[in-house]
Amino acid sequence: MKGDTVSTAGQLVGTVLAVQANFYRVQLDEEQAGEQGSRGAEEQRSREENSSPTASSLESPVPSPQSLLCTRRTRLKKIGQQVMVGDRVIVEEPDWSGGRGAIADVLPRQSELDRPAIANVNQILLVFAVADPPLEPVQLSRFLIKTESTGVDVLLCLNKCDLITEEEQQEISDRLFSWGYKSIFISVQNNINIPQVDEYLNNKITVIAGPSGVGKSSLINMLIPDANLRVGEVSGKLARGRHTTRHVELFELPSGGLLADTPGFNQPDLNCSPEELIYYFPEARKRLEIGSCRFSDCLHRDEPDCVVGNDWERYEHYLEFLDDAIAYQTFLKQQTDPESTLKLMSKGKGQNQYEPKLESKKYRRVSRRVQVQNLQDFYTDSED
Ligand SMILES: Nc1nc2c(ncn2[C@@H]2O[C@H](COP(=O)(O)OP(=O)(O)OP(=O)(O)O)[C@@H](O)[C@H]2O)c(=O)[nH]1
Ligand SMILES: [Zn+2]
Repeated sequence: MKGDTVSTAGQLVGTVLAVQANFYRVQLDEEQAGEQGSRGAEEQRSREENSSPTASSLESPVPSPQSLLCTRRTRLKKIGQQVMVGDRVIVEEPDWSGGRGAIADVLPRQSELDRPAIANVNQILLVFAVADPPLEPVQLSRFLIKTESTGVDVLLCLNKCDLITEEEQQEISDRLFSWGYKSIFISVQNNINIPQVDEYLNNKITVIAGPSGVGKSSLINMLIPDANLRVGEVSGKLARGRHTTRHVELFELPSGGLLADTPGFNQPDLNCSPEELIYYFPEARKRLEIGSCRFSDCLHRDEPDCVVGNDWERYEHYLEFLDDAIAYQTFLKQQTDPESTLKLMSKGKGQNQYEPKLESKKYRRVSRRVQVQNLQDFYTDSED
């Protein structure tokens, strides 16, 4: 979470961990909290020992010297500058003894997920089980496509590897490699490769996703040993099944890094356009990088001189998702109000309306550099 392009020398910079009502819990960067907050930490501790717990549930359950409960400056409200979970912000007027502050500015976002609404996500940790529930290739494909469509990196973990043989693992691994993915086999139950996952999460903002029953809660509890404690002591924010609200929160990993949980869901919507779908299959994308189809509007369904072809394992998945994408596009065309369309869509499919879409709103199919540039332009415009 370093390497911001904007100079923040001499300023207090932090990351928004949670948003509730008009308050933002901001975790200050360590070195600053160390320098400027140590005195405050003392005061905060004695304050929390002496006072009755009137604090909002946003406050960290374990008093943390480097987090401040902040409001948003009026100037930001005036320019319509939203503050999201994951945002890097500049904090002014820290009141160390009161544990409060004010957000004066938001640094340019590197990425922005829609559902869950989190800025600056570095990767999506996709968890599937190799058995119990069985690994469903189409379902896995669907999650992978959804993840690809966000433009954020994916880390694919296959849990419950204790339930299959090494040969079976190798088979799955080879198969996924042909799809364009490296996978990590883990077992939360037998503590296999968990430290490796922990290392991948180091100093990054990660969102965990995957279907129900694959072991996401088990993994979170293993990575954040006090997660259970938080569940008991605060409002059960990490208790799965309580995700019927849109509440989003980043949890601190003991080894550094932030992790956000998403509600369990089985079939993410693939609301991308038919034309872009093919680019979310790495194995097909590779072919399009070195050649091109005869027709510029080729949908790769046996058109003449199509470079994508049909000799790849997930071609069937592609055709299935393409049908969905075409149906979705047709649906969109029938609608005039895009707002109502999206609502209707999720109801029409009979799906839980709180399903995360893991969708990046504006930045599909643009390189990260362009994304950042666009955002910077956007911010410059807003400031003027
Ligand atoms: N054999 C085996 N079982 C596991 C492992 N990890 C988790 N489980 C079991 O799998 C079941 C589901 O685990 P959860 O952690 O609740 O799964 P989840 O992904 O959080 O499920 P949702 O809350 O529905 O999204 C539990 O009974 C766990 O004990 C593992 O590595 N091996
Ligand atoms: Zn083609």
